[in-house]
Amino acid sequence: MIKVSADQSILEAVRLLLQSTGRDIYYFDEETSLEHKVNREHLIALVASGFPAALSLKSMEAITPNLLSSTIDSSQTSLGFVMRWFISVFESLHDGVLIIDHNEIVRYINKSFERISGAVFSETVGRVLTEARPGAKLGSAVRTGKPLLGVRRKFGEIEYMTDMHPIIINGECIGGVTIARDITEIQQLQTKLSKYQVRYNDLLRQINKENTATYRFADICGNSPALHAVKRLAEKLANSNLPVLLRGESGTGKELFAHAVHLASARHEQAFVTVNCAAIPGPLLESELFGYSAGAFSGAKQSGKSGLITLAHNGTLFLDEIGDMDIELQAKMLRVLQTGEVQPLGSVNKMKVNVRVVAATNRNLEDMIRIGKFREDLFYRLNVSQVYIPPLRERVQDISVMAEHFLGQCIHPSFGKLELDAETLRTLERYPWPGNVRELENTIRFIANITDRTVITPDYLPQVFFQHRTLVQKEQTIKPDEAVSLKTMKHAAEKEMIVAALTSFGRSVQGKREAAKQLGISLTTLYARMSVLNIK
Ligand SMILES: Nc1ncnc2c1ncn2[C@@H]1O[C@H](COP(=O)(O)OP(=O)(O)OP(=O)(O)O)[C@@H](O)[C@H]1O
Repeated sequence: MIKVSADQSILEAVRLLLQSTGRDIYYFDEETSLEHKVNREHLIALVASGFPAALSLKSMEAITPNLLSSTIDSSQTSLGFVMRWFISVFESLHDGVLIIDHNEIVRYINKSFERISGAVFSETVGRVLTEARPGAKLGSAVRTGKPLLGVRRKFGEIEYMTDMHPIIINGECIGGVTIARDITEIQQLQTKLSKYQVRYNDLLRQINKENTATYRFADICGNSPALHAVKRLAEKLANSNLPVLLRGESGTGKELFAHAVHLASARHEQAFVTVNCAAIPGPLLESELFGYSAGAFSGAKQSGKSGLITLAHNGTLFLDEIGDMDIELQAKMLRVLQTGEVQPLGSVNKMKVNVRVVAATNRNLEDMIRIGKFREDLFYRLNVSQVYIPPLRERVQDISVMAEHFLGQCIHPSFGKLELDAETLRTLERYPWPGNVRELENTIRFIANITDRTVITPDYLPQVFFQHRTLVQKEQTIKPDEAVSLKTMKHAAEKEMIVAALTSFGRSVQGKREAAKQLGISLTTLYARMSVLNIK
């Protein structure tokens, strides 16, 4: 029969402590200057085996191999030794410990308990618990024999969580132990985290708002059989997960189609991220697309940056003007399409992404492949599902529908809804529209702004229409051997218009952008025409 002593209740407290904290305890042996990880199983076995009669030297050896052999010579000294040993373990714990006996008198509190709860050792130990600490619940755990877990308490700025256990030996409850864990830091981190979560959600909302598609197939107007056929094909492709390559001259509506494909696909609720490959210089485009890890290059943000491909995860990545992408970057983009993985610049880690690519170009990619400016493998990967949007001059039936559509968007402050007369419509239908729908849209806006009547006549059309009319008239009277000079004349007229626009808006990038807008062509086309026509 083992005599139950108060010391033994502390041993039981150790067992509970070790069980509930689940932490490792290390013992530093000064003689050998070695650190030993205290084997929890041995400690528990030692306590459970009864004390001191059944003290197993073998299990103690696992804890203090050198000390044991020199210090323990009788069971009484070993009791004192083990007690001191455990008390020093308690004192080094970060968690607070309070122990009461079966009379609910506080037998022990450690330093951490003083710090966490504000209790003072000399005013607490030796007193009945509820007198020393009114409101304490450990007594009820002792009386019922049932633990009370996760009780939250506060002392000043410190928030702590307590677990209360009865100490039961041989079926008899001989006291109780409270383990108090300081959770202030966790609470503060949680508050910070919820603030970040709110900020993160705001940013995510903003990102998704900025990266949403706006045009549906229903918004693409036009009545020509050619446009209907293109819409039908694009609608079918939208339902697949295939990449889509939109081709056609500048201003034909490729971007509109990219939006519509996304919105008609299963990904319509996810991000639609647009990247204009012509507008961003090569190295910058790479970091925008792929992102970079912290400190990947000088000037990189300390926190690193996630790329647009990752931003489009589960959604659609629209690569506008893909023909202008650097050949090296094309290789990287192809790898993303093949592996579904992204490796940010400067990072060794790859991330899995699920992105559908829709690309667009007005360039002749086949020619570019021939001169080594576009990768054949990327071309074949994208071109499988090609959608070609014919130029406006090849779908004359769309002109009146679109003109009405754009005119309907311009309500004049004095004349309200405007109309085009038959002659004006005919003139629009005869014009070749080098800037396609964009040019038509701008023309209608121009007319709506300068008109001083409800029904618009051809006199309100921009100058370019008269130049065109003169050219056509000349063309009709021209003899075959004069054809060469006709081309020269066309070029001269075009050059004159471009120079005039550049003179009005200036030759800065912004000026060129404005000039391109006025001419109804994209900035890329403007640059291309300037180069062909030798405009400096
Ligand atoms: N079928 C259409 N219905 C209504 N608006 C259209 C249609 N096609 C084009 N547009 C309008 O014409 C303008 C040019 O279209 P978009 O930007 O989609 O052309 P794009 O082919 O992508 O040009 P670029 O190659 O220069 O980027 C836009 O303002 C667009 O809204």
